[in-house]
Amino acid sequence: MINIFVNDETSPLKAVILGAAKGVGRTPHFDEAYDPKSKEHITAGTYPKEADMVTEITAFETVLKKYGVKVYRPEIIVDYNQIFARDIGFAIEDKFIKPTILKDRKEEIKGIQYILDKINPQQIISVPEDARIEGGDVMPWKNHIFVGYSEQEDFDKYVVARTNKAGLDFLAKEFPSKIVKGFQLNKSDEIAKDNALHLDCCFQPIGQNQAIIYKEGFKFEEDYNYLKDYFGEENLIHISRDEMYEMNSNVFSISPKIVVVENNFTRLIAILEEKGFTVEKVPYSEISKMEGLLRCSTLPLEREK
Ligand SMILES: NC(=[NH2+])NCCC[C@H](N)C(=O)O
Repeated sequence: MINIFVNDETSPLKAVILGAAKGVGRTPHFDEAYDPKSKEHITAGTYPKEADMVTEITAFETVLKKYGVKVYRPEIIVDYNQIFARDIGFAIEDKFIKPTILKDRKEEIKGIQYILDKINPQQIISVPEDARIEGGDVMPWKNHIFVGYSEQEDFDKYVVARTNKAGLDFLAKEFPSKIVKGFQLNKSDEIAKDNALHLDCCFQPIGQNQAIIYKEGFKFEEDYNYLKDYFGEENLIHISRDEMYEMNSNVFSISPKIVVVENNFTRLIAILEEKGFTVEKVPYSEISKMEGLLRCSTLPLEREK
């Protein structure tokens, strides 16, 4: 049996699913891409190669294992992108939620079915069809669940809008003891620098009470202010539009002290080290071309209580 428990983004990590780059196959056609950064690289002829992405994700796996984390990997589905395990399911407290996600990605769940089979079925919750949620938009944080979402108007308009109001309401109903706080994000299917694809593309708590944030990722200033008031201005690390595009907020915490960061994020690395974090640096710039990074490739199953 696999234990499920996740109540925040940083408590010491015990078990995680890490996505797979093996079997990702050929470069997709422009029309097959479902985010603007992938489209950009398809057009430019710089879309990442499978072998390079395997190297990057293996470097990440090595770091996780160094800290004694149990790492599960998906079964490979040939010619299918299975890198961003984050979005296909997520754990909150002792529940594993199986959401409805983008149809282009609906096969991905099959790769982790053998893992889900080892979870007590009473701890697995399926989400109704009309409620749409991807794990990149969901962050349990102590008494809160922070959720990136789009109201119907945006949800219907953008392929990059992945969580809707029904998804947000579902989480509120399922976790009545939590403050489920929704944030609408700025979206663009064309311009990656104007697109906060998921909440973790513009915001990420670290340590005990700090966070990395890109203010302009939030559609409404009051939502940004909510987080500023919650964490305190002095505990926020602000990133620029270019840093958001490079995915600086998409770091991954192994514990409140240990953060995994892309090795080109020199400004962020310096700030984190100055604040006393142990920063594990991994190369992830090829995977980053598909508008996802370290947090996106992980699906934590268990963190310490
Ligand atoms: N949690 C995340 N931010 N995931 C990123 C997923 C990126 C992927 N290209 C998509 O559009 O679905």
